[in-house]
Amino acid sequence: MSTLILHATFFGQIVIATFQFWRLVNGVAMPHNLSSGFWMSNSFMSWVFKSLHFQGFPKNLALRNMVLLYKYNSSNIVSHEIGVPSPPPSPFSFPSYIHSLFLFTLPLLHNSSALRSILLFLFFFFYFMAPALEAQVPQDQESLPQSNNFLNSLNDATHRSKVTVIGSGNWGSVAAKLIASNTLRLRFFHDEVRMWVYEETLPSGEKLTDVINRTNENVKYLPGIKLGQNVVADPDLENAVRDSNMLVFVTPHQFVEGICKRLVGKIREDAEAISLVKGMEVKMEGPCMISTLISQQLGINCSVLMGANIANEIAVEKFSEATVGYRNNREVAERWVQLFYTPYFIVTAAQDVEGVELCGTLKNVVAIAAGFVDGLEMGNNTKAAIMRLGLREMKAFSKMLFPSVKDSTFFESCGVADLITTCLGGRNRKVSEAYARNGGKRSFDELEAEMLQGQKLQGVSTASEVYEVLSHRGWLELFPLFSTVHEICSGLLPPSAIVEYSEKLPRSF
Ligand SMILES: NC(=O)C1=CN([C@@H]2O[C@H](COP(=O)(O)OP(=O)(O)OC[C@H]3O[C@@H](n4cnc5c(N)ncnc54)[C@H](O)[C@@H]3O)[C@@H](O)[C@H]2O)C=CC1
Ligand SMILES: O=C(CO)COP(=O)(O)O
Repeated sequence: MSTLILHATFFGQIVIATFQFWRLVNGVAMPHNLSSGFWMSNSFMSWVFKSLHFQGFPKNLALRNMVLLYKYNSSNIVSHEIGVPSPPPSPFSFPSYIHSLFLFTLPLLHNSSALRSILLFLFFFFYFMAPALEAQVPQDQESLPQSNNFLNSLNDATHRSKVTVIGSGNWGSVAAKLIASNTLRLRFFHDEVRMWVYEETLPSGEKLTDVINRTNENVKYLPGIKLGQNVVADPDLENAVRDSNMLVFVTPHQFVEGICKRLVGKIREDAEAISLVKGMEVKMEGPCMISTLISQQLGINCSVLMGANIANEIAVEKFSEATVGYRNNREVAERWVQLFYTPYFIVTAAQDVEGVELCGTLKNVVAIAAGFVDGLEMGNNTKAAIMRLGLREMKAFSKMLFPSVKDSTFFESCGVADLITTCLGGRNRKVSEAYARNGGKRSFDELEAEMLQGQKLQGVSTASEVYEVLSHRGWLELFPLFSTVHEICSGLLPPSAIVEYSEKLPRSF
């Protein structure tokens, strides 16, 4: 019996090692679950093998080997779960695999010196070559999180997901570019990415959609950047979503409800949505996040993607991070991560839709405050103080609205990182700086039209929406920064009031 197990073990190890070597040489990324299974079985088989046949072999060493492989394996699983790249090739991965194989099979072959020499040669070859081969595996494929869904759809062209980007402003165009680079590369997405364009006529008399399709550039909202030949601009909303099961919403928040109304009954039943929109609506019943609005109006699940993502920087492929917020289904979150993830755009997932979305929404109000500080030339310390107080109000407001919001979310890209980048380099900051410089005499609408040429601010209307919630719930005194920003934007207070509010600062959070 033990001989049978021995031979089965030996045979199994050869099959696995051959497969591993083949995939490394051919640059084939191994589906993660399969890889885990192989590692586990290898450790187990080695252990059985050792226990049965090498009585003199120190068992605790065998166990240690197993534990190391298991540790490597589990760190890999954890990192895949949250959507971060695999750790770099581990000393316990490929070489130790071959190492254990040869270490424990060589004595078995002691009668055949020729075979032993060949095996020894292979052992050293694998041992020294493996790290180099491992490095050749395309990292962007290997490091992507993979799920069973992914495994199922990998070889099934009929189930390829089709993506439509609803919106084509500054961030909408960059999102389409990111997505288009991935749909070309990953076989489980259709190559083509539809991008719905709110049609307008350019000064040249041409339609924006025609120019985007002719030049592959959004000349109005993202000039100078090629979107990818597989991006197709479409001015017909219904046509743009007809065949798609992955809908990416990325318009200014004030337009989302109108768009959803037009989409009712027009989308696929199996559609999933993600919102990149930073903002909220206030209804009779109370505040309504944009992802909830989309879910309720269209009857579909909606995740969110937020982060420190100034679009023009990502357009030229400067490194940044983002957070996908998802509700229940991790596999859905992984699919969205796969759609956006590139080596320069690192996406992780957090199970906290409201937390992620509120971070992206509320930091725009703080950025307006930071712009006032810049316009009044109050310096860096004051700006840092405003950012800190703003973050504190963001957290308190989010948790009071949704007790499920997690503290950890504020440390993701969607939290403190987005707050910082928007307060340093965003459009909200820029226009509110101009507002303060003009002593509040020129309206935000006028400045927005002049400075942003069609792009939209979200912070001013969000400040007003937040103010409505605060007054309705009797929370105004708890949120002096948020309420002061709105009062300045609506002309009730001068911009200098931004640093006067702190006298009324509550001690409650
Ligand atoms: N631009 C950025 O750096 C980032 C923006 N975001 C968020 O993404 C969302 C979309 O912003 P952007 O793509 O930058 O847009 P944008 O502000 O650059 O452009 C405005 C867009 O709204 C469209 N539009 C105008 N009137 C419309 C109407 N009546 N109905 C529908 N669409 C209309 C315009 O055609 C244009 O595509 C916002 O919530 C923003 O906060 C998030 C991260 C970064
Ligand atoms: O959300 C943003 C960066 O993450 C962009 O902010 P602005 O709209 O202020 O440019």
